[in-house]
Amino acid sequence: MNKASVVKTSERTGQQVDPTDMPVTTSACFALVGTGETVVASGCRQVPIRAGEPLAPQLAAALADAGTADAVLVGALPYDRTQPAHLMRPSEWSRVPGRSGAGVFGQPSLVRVGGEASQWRVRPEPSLEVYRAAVTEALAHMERRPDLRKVVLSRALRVSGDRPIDVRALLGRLAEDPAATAFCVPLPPQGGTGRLLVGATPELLVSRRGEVVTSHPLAGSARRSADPLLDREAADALAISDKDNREHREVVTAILDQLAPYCRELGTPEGTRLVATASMWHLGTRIVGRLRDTAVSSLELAALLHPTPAVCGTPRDAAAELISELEVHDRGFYAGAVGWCEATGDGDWHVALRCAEIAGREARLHAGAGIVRGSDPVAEGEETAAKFAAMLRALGLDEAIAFEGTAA
Ligand SMILES: C=C(O[C@H]1C=CC=C(C(=O)O)[C@@H]1O)C(=O)O
Repeated sequence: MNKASVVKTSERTGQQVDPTDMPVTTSACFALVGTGETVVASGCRQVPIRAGEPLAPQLAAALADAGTADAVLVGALPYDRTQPAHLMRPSEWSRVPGRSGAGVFGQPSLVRVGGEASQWRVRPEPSLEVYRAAVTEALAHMERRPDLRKVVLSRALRVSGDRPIDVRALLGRLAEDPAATAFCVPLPPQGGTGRLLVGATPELLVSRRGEVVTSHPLAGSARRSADPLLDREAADALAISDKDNREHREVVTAILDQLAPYCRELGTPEGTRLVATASMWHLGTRIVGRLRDTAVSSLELAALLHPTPAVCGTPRDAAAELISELEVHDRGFYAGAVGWCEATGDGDWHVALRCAEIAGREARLHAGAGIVRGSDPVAEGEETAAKFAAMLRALGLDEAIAFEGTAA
């Protein structure tokens, strides 16, 4: 195996890099186009990870096996923590400051690059009506079980075009939103078909640089408007919404509680703020800590925190059980995490949101919404529809289709 080529941000000047100067790989298989840096990896080989067994020794073995101090693992954690992580060791990777979309991304090895589809078939899974009924059911469960404070329910849209989806173009368009981290991660093939998880997430699960650990949970949402006045109104209403603030606090509290034993300092220096993507407003709180022991890697921290109440609920096990009862589709890697982890343990893991699993002409999009007491099933259905907008627009589809309630 070739020695990995690594360009570390911290060793650079920190200035933005002209995309044309960036190391272009011809068969990129993994890309994260982040708010401050771009990570591209190629020549990815799957690393076997056994679910249900401690992650730390498995990671250490995988990284040691690479035979170089520069080794890195890239990949994805599925939503279901009983399923194995999908990790890969690339033969080459680069991490450079700045943001570049399709420019750094060579032809993905797993997916044929097609043109733009002119005809799409769209199938909601489930229909909006069935989703609303599931929200009503979740609220009824919460009445019966006072300890169940939050559950995140999702739905999917299956879209198929008349030609293979052009993943490079898709990633380029997703990377146009500076508030999101666009990503493309190869998934284990299913039935001989290559699959990719492609999306643009605004939510950082965890990042580690030396002893500094950061998380930026989001929860509580409002759809953005093209009208500046309505947009401001939506943001102001979100900022003071009791329901959304309760929904948000569940996530922040859970992450603080889980990180606390690992940190000698931990806090939320900026408090809760509004975060804007191109299509959504969210409540967000940056959490920053200093680790007691840097032996714990970014990937172990990600596996510890995942799934947070931004994608599952509180208490975690009860929420997960209700999700498996009420959701008809398999979340797969949606609501999991995507990222990278170096041999030093440094790395970034993002919550896999606003994404689609892509296989040839087919894309399966997912979106969810946090349900707490006081949630309105109709509003929560609309929130999921609004969250589909980023992917639908990037695919060239009319985002209005996500609001249609008819069953396929
Ligand atoms: C579960 C999703 O979003 C999460 C992240 C931000 C806001 C959320 C909310 O307001 O419900 C969700 O917790 C999704 O986009 O599918």
